[in-house]
Amino acid sequence: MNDQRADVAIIMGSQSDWATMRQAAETLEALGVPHKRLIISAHRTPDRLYEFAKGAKAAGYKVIIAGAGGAAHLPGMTAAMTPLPVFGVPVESKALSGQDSLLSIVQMPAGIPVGTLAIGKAGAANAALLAAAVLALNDDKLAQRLDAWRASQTAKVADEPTDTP
Ligand SMILES: Nc1c(C(=O)O)ncn1[C@@H]1O[C@H](COP(=O)(O)O)[C@@H](O)[C@H]1O
Repeated sequence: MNDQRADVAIIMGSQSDWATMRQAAETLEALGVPHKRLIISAHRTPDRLYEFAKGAKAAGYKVIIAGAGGAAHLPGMTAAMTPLPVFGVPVESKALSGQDSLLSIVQMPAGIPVGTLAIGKAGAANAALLAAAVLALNDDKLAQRLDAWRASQTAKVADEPTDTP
């Protein structure tokens, strides 16, 4: 779903990142958070990145989730051009299992923060939960949905381990 009015932009460096980044989209969908997904690359589409990042706040976005793999400059470059909070998701790369993505995103210079998540799908899902938590500060109904979501996670955890999964 690409919502018309979106609070969250999920951007990613390539179509190949979608398998990971869809966890963020599905999590936001489950929480009823309007979002938009876009393929934008600092390397391959620098003009598109500039236009997006410079206009993101005026476009009404409140939070940006940026996923990229390998030499993952997308989250940091986005953060450099917007005052909005940026959460970076290191996509698992083939050659270096996402270690390259993680290190490219996490070690930002002081002054330009990127909230860096875990490598891969868990990181993408958690980025969405963080984005929802930020939005929930000013949205009581969303805060209630987030609480319910957490309670449902808790309810799924069994009391005891069993031999049959
Ligand atoms: N890290 C970046 C950026 C960027 O940081 O701007 N743009 C594309 N990429 C990454 O290149 C990887 C391989 O891309 P392809 O699968 O298209 O070759 C993807 O994980 C993408 O995020």
